[in-house]
Amino acid sequence: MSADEAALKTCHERINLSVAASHQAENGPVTTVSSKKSEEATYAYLPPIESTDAHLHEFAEAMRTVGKALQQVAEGKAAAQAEAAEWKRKYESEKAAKAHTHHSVIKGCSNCVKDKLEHLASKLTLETASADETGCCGNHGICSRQILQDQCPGPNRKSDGRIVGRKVPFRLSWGSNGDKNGQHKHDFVSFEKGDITTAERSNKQIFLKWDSPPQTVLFVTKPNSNSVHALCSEMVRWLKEHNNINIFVEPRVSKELLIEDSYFNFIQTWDNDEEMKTLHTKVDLIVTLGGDGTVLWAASLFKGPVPPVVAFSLGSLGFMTPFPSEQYRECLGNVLKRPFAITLRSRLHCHVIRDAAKDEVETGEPILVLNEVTIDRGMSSYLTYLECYCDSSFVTCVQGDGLIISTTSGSTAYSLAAGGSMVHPQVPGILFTPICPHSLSFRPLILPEYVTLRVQVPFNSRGQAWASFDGKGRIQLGPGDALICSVSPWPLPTACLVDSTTDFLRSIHEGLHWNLRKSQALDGPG
Ligand SMILES: NC(=O)c1ccc[n+]([C@@H]2O[C@H](COP(=O)([O-])OP(=O)(O)OC[C@H]3O[C@@H](n4cnc5c(N)ncnc54)[C@H](O)[C@@H]3O)[C@@H](O)[C@H]2O)c1
Ligand SMILES: Nc1ncnc2c1ncn2[C@@H]1O[C@H](COP(=O)(O)OP(=O)(O)OP(=O)(O)O)[C@@H](O)[C@H]1O
Repeated sequence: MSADEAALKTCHERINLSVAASHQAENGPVTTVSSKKSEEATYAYLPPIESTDAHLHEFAEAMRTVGKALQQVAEGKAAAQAEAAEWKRKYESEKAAKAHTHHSVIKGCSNCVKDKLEHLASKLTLETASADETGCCGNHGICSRQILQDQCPGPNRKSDGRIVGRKVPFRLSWGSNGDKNGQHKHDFVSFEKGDITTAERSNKQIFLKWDSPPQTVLFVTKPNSNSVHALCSEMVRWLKEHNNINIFVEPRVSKELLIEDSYFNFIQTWDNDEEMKTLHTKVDLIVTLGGDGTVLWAASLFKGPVPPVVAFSLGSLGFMTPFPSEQYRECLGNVLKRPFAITLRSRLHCHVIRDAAKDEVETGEPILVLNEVTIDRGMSSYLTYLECYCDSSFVTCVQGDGLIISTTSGSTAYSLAAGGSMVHPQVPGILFTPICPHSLSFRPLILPEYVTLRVQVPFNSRGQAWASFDGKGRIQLGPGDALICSVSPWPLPTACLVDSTTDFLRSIHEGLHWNLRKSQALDGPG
């Protein structure tokens, strides 16, 4: 072996050692090496080569560069780790000191996320986000976790004597869109030493646990189905006899059950819309018997808060109906007595502002949808022409068959058929999906849940526009009319068979046969 070959072999071995050192920096404690040392160490990889072969020189230079880079990585990691350990130590001691001295001041703000999560985990109760009663975000309109400050003011002196400028602490605030409650998310970001960090990725699955056994169940059932009617009367009897539950049913079902048997005299119903509006104050739980359409119908009965829904599957698809009706005793028994996972399905609050009434704040009753609001061309053979705005920003003009503004629950319904993505129902967003757009580049959008969308029919629109809400209640929009949509504060809580994610994946696998493909045989080319 020549001297040069031996030098190259040594260099190769040292590079291997350097790789090992960089792994060590990643996985365990290491000592830091000064940068001068690093230069020397790198040069020691490969002493000057005596050969006149240009390729050998080039190769040796490349080896030196690789060796140097690896050495620097190892040193950088070691230094970063030491610095991180130092910050952690300082953070812990400052946190302890602050907790002691500023306890009363920060009572409302500090660790509000952690407190809420712990509260949720320990109590397993369902709560709606609201402004913190202790004053967090209330007075100053700003919510943050405690901002740590160094104990001694003045510039920072490093161990090598250099003086470095101190980072300026800051707070982030959320625009509240004029909402006095300033309802915003506490768990987005934590602020420590002016560094922006997203909150810990805790399990966001929500559980519902009754404080005392539920008393009243409302049944919502698909009409004109003998199997649904038979199951409804059987379940009502079982709930009354085994659990002494009060039962509410729709007026139509009440008549049907009373005709069937006077035994059902205990059943309650409502006579008018005013009584229906108070249902949420009386009903602990809703049971639906039917398909997704029945869940949509049940949601439409509640213009405000909705009790949790247990949806039994008696339809063909059942995206939102995870419970098998044959096992209703076991399923209902569990839901009545044990904590259960729920999915909070957001709804869209929609209202139409007529051009004729543009000076009024709102016209007509707002409509809440669980799937989507659709604006289409109705019977018109012309393109719809719609101007769309997101808050005060112009989004686009829709020219095509129409537009679907969908919730994430509705993402697997009409929006999916129009080319929109399937979105997990717990993702906070609004889908903006065109229907047959007459433009190659009009891809569907997903917007954040806090925006307000406005769809305006311009005065120069040739065609008509029709709005429909969860596939129902079609109304015509004339030139100058606008549809306003935003996420409602009243979601539909649906009980999960397992949990939100498992149920969602099961429904796209079983309901849509998503990405079902036979596996390739082994005996092919390759
Ligand atoms: N081209 C289409 O796919 C199309 C057209 C019109 C309406 N729809 C959907 O139908 C809904 C109304 O449902 P309906 O039962 O009253 O009418 P429907 O009886 O006509 O049933 C429509 C179908 O959509 C399914 N569906 C409803 N909501 C769903 C969801 N969130 N995820 C997956 N599938 C869902 C239902 O199971 C049913 O199979 C509308 O909200 C709209 O989303 C779809
Ligand atoms: N309680 C109710 N009152 C009036 N209409 C209802 C009620 N429940 C469901 N509907 C309507 O009946 C229709 C069919 O209901 P649903 O989708 O639940 O059954 P399905 O069509 O058999 O199910 P799938 O669509 O899964 O096959 C829907 O359009 C829905 O709006």
